[in-house]
Amino acid sequence: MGGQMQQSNAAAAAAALYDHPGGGALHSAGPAGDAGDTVMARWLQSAGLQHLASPFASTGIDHRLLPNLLMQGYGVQSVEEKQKLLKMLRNLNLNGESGSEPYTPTGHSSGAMAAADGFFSPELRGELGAGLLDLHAMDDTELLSEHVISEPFEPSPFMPPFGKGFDDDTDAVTSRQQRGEAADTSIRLPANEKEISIKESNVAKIKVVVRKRPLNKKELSRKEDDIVTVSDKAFVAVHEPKLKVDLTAYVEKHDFCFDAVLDEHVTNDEVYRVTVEPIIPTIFQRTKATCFAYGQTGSGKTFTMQPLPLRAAEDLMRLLHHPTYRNQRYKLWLSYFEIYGGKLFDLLSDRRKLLMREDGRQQVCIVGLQEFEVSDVQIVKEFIEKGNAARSTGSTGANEESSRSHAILQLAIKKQSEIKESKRNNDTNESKGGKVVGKISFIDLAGSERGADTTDNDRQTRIEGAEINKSLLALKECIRALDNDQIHIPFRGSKLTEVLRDSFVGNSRTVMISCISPNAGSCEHTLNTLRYADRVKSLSKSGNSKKDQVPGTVPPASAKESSLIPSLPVTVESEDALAVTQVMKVGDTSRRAFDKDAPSYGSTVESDRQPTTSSNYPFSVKEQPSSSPQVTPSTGWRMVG
Ligand SMILES: Nc1ncnc2c1ncn2[C@@H]1O[C@H](COP(=O)(O)OP(=O)(O)OP(=O)(O)O)[C@@H](O)[C@H]1O
Repeated sequence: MGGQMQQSNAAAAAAALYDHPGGGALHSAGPAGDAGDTVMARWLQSAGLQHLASPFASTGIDHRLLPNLLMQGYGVQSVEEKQKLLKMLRNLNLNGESGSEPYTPTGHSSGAMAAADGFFSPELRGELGAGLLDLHAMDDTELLSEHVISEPFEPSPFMPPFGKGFDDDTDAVTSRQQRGEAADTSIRLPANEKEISIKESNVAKIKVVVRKRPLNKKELSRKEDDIVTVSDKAFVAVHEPKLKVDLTAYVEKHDFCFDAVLDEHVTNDEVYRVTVEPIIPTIFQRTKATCFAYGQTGSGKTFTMQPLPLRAAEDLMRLLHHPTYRNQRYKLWLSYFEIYGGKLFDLLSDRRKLLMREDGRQQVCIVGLQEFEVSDVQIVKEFIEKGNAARSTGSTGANEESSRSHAILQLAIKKQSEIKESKRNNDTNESKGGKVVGKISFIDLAGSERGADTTDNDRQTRIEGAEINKSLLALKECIRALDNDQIHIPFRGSKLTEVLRDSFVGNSRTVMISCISPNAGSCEHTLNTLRYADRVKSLSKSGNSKKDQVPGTVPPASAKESSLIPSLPVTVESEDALAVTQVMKVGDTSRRAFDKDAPSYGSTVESDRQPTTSSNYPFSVKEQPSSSPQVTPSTGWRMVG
């Protein structure tokens, strides 16, 4: 068995589910086979592939061979099915090896498999290697610490049928939210703070979610086609209308896979549940979380982002009153500012211009940013409305302006100090609130196409476009640098990345919501957005692999930082100490040069990474069989069900 697990290909991993010490026939039969049928069927069903299970079940083919047979094409009808299957098999594979490697049955195989509960028996876990059945330890669940992984959308398809299933939970949460009921029970508190701190990694953890908006009235009146299809809550396909040189029309299909893809019917409540709700408890565990919306103007970034802080504040306040934290002197603080034309403005203080500066510890802080303690959801709502109003009236054209600025709303949990703050620091503003325990930032990015908006005759518009270009490029370059394990992370490439820096290092959680328009006229922007998201997603993939280090060694992200910046506040204590003296800290401690060779935004599409298929038949794409996996493995959290 050990040898088999060293090979550890995906098929073998799946097959190992049917392995049990004790030996037995390759062709399973009887009760064990039935149990295998059930679990395999449930596994396939979780991705809508239940029809693949029945032919094998009825013909009595060994379950251990099933994953391999499936990947070889038995019963699999389409590329999409193959992709789904591949993704599921990859999720079983701890070592990230190909899921299409041949499976070699071992002599230890057994038909005497226990009932479903047996999958979780200690000896079986031991046999299979840590984590094979422990989906909490798997690559694409790493974003969450254990207490959060038990959130409703996380259960594995292999979970034995005790308690409620995923679908039940989802329905319950959704219907509760639709009824406007309290969400207290959905926020699971960590059982043990220490345990969580130990498990938290210094490697950035990212979840990439795509949201498709419905066709709007204008698009409908123009009879524009909806060219975006969403399937199984994780896959999105863009059907790009194209013309050959001989003017024959055809459709090129671009397939993507993300942690979650939300279609046009998904409510804002559900967006919150999938994106932000799971990370709320981690804010109390010294986590810096960031949720940002990316996409072209009019794709739904503001529509998506605006309800999130209020819901988050609601849940944070609920946790503040939870017995675990009630007596900790924790308070919730709110600030709201904007990056517009490369300058910072306080949206809660009459658009007062703010300065970002580095202090003696090479920590970036925003001087003068007003923070407000909030203890009531209604007050939070008023602040958000005030900030939104300041944002949209800040320049001549309201919508224009919102699409040209990055708006950043932060909710911070601070531990109130017993010592008079003014004694600690001369700057009363900077000492406000106490030590930062954790925070979550909501960032409504400028319209992504604005960066390419360099042809505008208006000088101001061109400058703004260039600034947006710079910040979105810098964001991408930071991600690329982290992805490539580069020593120099160009956080200082823009104000935006300086602010976002702590989203990518340290104890962080990042959720990117890529908003896309469904109409044919937006196809190019939609593809650019999805390619950008795909790039961000790969950061998580690399990050996860960094976790497989020998215990005791410094994770690469941390090593990079600490080698360059001895004063980086990697420990809670030093971080807290710094937080006392600053209103908002974004720890860009690097002296790194921005990568000047970086290609300009809009021309940096990794088209080679982009899986495409093409057809001569508009909207009935004949899919080309692919010899290699077309979908990059799922990263971050998984959306199941
Ligand atoms: N999922 C959705 N369901 C229904 N309407 C939506 C959805 N997403 C966006 N809309 C509508 O589409 C329009 C544009 O959305 P929004 O203003 O959020 O775009 P944006 O990406 O923030 O644009 P900008 O970058 O210009 O600020 C709005 O009228 C909004 O109500």
